[in-house]
Amino acid sequence: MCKSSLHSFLQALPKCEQHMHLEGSLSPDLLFTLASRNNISLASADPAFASPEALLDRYDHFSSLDDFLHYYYIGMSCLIHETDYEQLAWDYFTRAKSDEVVHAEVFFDPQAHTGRGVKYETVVDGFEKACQRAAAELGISTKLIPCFLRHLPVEESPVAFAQMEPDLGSGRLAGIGLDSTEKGNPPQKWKEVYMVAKAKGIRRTAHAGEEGPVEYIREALKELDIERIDHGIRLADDEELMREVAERKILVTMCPLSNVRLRCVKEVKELPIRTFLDKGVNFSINSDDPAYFGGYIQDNYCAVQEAFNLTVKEWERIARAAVAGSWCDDSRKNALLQEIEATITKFSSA
Ligand SMILES: Nc1ncnc2[nH]cnc12
Ligand SMILES: [Zn+2]
Repeated sequence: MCKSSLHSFLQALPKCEQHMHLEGSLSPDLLFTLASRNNISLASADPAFASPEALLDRYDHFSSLDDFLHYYYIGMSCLIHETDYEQLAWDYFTRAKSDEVVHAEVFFDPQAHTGRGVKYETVVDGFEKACQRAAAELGISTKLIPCFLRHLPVEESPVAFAQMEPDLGSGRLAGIGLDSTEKGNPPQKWKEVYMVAKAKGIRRTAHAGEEGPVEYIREALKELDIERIDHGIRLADDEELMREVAERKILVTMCPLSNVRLRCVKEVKELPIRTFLDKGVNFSINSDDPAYFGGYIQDNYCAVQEAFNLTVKEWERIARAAVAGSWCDDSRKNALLQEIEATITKFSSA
């Protein structure tokens, strides 16, 4: 819980999440349940998979993005059936509801499943069922965003894109992303597939400037023509680029607890949140891989509040930027803004 007096306001504030990997919401408990149901033994892959407790303990000591990804990919290998994917996403949506998430745009990694022999449709059908339930039973609107894995040969991305394309065209998927090992995998390697997507009117985002340098952010903007920047913590290293991002109102989807766990920064205070507010950069606060990084979205909001002591007005700016940078339609955006304004009015007059 936040120590701050703004805690009850932050808890009640309707939230939009744009940076959460569904596979990163796989809790150790669900991981062991699925592994046992699907007769999968993970302890032979890494001794930390001995028990949920041992695994949680290991999650406290990630040394880098790649160190985390090692566990992330082994963990998700217990996902086999459509119901596994549905259960995973439903688990996340119910947890998100308790943090007042009202709109969630969630990533997933199709290649990490098809590469193990799981059918693409199994993954998307399972996630889509959970999304439909989230809308009907929890009032949470959702968008699904498949990512290309940048540790895989770029030559594999057109095959993955061909599988996604009908769903991107129909709106079942909202756009494309790029994730996994950043260092040594500059964004421009994915230029071709991103330009094909752009020509078809498909929305684009990419992880950039998480472990990688600010040049990767510049390159992702220029070569991939992305509409959002995922993480983007290195943006403050380049004043001119930061000005451009502010002017173009490009949303930076920040993930504070992730950045600390993966040692991109030593503490939340080091993140350029004050700089972004001062320079007019639009950003949102997100959980990235909440089951691995010790906190869901509300924990991330609290960590930012502890570190920067923001005002209600500044949180209003963050909440409004999150809505503006979302990929839902204008009528949903207006409804989200009204919910946010109602909460702010209630707390301002209390
Ligand atoms: N924080 C992160 N960075 C890059 N790829 C990821 N995949 C899941 N989480 C990620
Ligand atoms: Zn991420």
